Amino acid sequence: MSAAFEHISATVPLPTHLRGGVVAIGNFDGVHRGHQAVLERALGEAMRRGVPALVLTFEPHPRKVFRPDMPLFVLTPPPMKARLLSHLGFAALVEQPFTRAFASLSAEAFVTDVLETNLGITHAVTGFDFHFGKDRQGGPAFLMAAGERHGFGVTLVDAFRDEGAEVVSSSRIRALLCEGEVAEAAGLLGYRFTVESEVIGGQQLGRTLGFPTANMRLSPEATLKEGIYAVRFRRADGTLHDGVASFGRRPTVDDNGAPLLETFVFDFSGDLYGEICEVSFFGFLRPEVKFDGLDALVAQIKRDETEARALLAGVRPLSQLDSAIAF
Ligand SMILES: Cc1cc2nc3c(=O)[nH]c(=O)nc-3n(C[C@H](O)[C@H](O)[C@H](O)COP(=O)(O)O)c2cc1C
Ligand SMILES: Nc1ncnc2c1ncn2[C@@H]1O[C@H](COP(=O)(O)OP(=O)(O)O)[C@@H](O)[C@H]1O
Repeated sequence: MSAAFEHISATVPLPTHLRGGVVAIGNFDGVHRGHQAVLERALGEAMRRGVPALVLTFEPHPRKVFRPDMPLFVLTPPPMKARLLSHLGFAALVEQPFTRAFASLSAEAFVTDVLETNLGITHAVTGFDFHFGKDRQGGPAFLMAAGERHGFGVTLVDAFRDEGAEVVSSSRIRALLCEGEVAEAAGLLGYRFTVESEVIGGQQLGRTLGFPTANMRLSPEATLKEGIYAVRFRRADGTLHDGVASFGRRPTVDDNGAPLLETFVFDFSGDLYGEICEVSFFGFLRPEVKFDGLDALVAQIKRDETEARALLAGVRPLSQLDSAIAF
């Protein structure tokens, strides 16, 4: 990981040291194995040319602008996306604010204003199906022709398929997470699904039960299946702890709770309030249950702990990226 990773706006010309680069263009929500195929090509092209490797992305996700009525489970909010891209070896994440006005720019104006003027690219890499500009008028053929006119090269990368020959997509991963299938999701992501959020206060009941829990709120659109998971917990200082987490509404102690992610961090004591921490999901243990009293809840949490410890003792990194995030 490069310490100098930059997260900057595409609306003003890039600083000189980032101009002339190879840019991977797309939303890359999830930074999954299909995205990684595109990203690796961009890194390779940049390395070959000795120029910076950049990612140009759109924020918020265009689907939120075109379909504001449809909630979208964003797999990698900007800070998480930046962390993953930094681990992969990029110099910068360049963010184009995605507004109605930006969406109505012609494909040619996008090339001239953003790629040429603001980014000063020498090469673009995109997926085979990337479209851009008003009414999606610019496709792969347009980008190739625009490259010839404006003097930059273009690489198009084919759809990446998993071992079962199915195309890897963010929507497939969202559907798996919705079913609690975090191990299958990790297979498509190439790393364990990870959320990042601030630790907030709760009812302070956990400590009296012998199971203090670091509470985090996920975005309301995060339709991860509610239930109990074996997790890794990463503190702001980078230290990792195994743990067991409940994502749910605490029916035993709360009548109408909003979904909260609560992690009991193993072999740890200390104050986590206000810290931005990460939780990586390794396995789904069980759905949440309304217990008949706290004794039954505590007895079950003890069994959950045993199960999570056993599961986590046997895990191996799926990739270098997985190692950097959750090992
Ligand atoms: C591993 C684990 C499993 C849990 N399972 C359940 C459950 O099945 N049902 C439930 O109502 N609450 C469950 N909880 C949530 C607890 O009720 C909650 O953490 C406890 O009330 C402490 O709340 P506090 O953080 O607000 O103090 C679970 C918590 C953990 C850490
Ligand atoms: N092993 C641990 N796992 C999780 N949190 C811990 C642990 N040890 C201490 N803490 C601290 O205790 C807090 C959780 O205690 P708890 O009684 O459940 O309070 P709350 O209801 O505010 O979450 C955490 O936010 C953290 O600051």
